[in-house]
Amino acid sequence: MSRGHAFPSGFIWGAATSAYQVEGYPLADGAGPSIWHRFAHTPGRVAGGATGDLACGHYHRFREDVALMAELGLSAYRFSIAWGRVLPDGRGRVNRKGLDFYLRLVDALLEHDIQPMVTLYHWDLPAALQERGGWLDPDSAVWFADYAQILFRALDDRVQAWVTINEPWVVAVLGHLEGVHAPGHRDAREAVRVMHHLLLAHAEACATYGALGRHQIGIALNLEPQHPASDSEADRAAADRRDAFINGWLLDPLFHGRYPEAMADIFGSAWPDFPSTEIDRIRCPADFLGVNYYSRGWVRDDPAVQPTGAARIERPNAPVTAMGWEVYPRGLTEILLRLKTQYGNPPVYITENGAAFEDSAPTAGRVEDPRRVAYLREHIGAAGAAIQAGADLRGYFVWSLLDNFEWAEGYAKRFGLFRVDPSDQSRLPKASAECYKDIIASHGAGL
Ligand SMILES: N#[N+]C[C@@H]1[C@@H](O)[C@H](O)[C@@H](O)[C@@H]2O[C@H]12
Repeated sequence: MSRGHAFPSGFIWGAATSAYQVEGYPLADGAGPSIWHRFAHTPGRVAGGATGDLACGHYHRFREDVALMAELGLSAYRFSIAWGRVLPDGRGRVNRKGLDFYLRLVDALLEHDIQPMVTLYHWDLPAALQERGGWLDPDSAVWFADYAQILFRALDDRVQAWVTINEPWVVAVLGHLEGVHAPGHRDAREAVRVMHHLLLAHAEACATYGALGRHQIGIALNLEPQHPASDSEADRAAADRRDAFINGWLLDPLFHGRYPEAMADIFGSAWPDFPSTEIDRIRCPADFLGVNYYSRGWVRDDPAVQPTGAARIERPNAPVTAMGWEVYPRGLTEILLRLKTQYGNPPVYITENGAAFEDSAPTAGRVEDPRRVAYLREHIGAAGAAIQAGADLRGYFVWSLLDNFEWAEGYAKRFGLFRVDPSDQSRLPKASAECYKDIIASHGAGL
């Protein structure tokens, strides 16, 4: 890992959140329910029966949180817009109060010289659209483009970076194949069509933005290197299958205008013959790629694991986070350089990077989180190494600003730079917040 490099001038230092995970009050001011509101209120779906009903109370506390961001010295804040706040039925009537919340949030950020990066979709599809078929409906791309256009027109004078969809892979696989995320479906035929429609939705939003936008638009992908657990041909082949399943399934259509051939082998008869005209449309001229990086896969051949026949296993004695993910900063450098060598070296933002650990109890008004401090320093250093090797990396966003609703894990997994006390939603700085503030102030020098 490189030492002593500084990040290029203009490099963006940010933090990220998403609407359902931090805002709370999901039905306030005329908002319509999302699939995550419905899913979290379904018994047995979320650990401890937790919901986003209160979350971090960001909907009412956003000015307090913007002040925390300013104290850190953030130059940008990535957040998502809850589709159902703006369009309670997912289409048609605009809920002015819902839109006004985001206008106020953006203006508060700009008052503190913090650039908003807005994610249009971070998993909280309006329930009314799910009732029409959700992302399985071919019209979903049009629904999304129409929603996006409303936001572009309302905010593009103040928002200079847009992310269409956050982690389509999670939506398709966890939501429609494994059923552990909303809407809780378990159907391979559905999952592959949902992924295709999500990519079409991204392309339609890019096209819409190209016609009226003045800044930049991209997509945020969870990317993860896959390494074989042994030198055996079986494990190497398994790692290749899991690489196609997690990385190539998205990168290849977006950048090369084709799906990996391995997808038909992985999904068999569930994999349709998608129209080439649609795949051509998916290869869209987005301005940047968002990379959400957390870990790598350590992969062993295992026919019992569907649909890839490849098991992600724990590497013996490897350091892991509270999510069970290996701490592997070199994987970030590897992913960024792979984008350089295999996908045309696109402008990239690390739109999420961070870790959950079993934080200690607060003492003297602060939480000591040495493992998160080490994680951030190592991964930002790994990002710097990629820049030195020629990656076109433009910015870095920590996941997350606040401890928040960690989807099916509820509030048990804490990723925040600030601890949020569930009893009163008070914010308390962690040592990692101080560490990140220093990294920003020194522009990453010395990592
Ligand atoms: N798990 N985990 C943490 C984090 C999740 O909280 C975000 O919402 C997702 O975009 C991505 O999965 C990463």
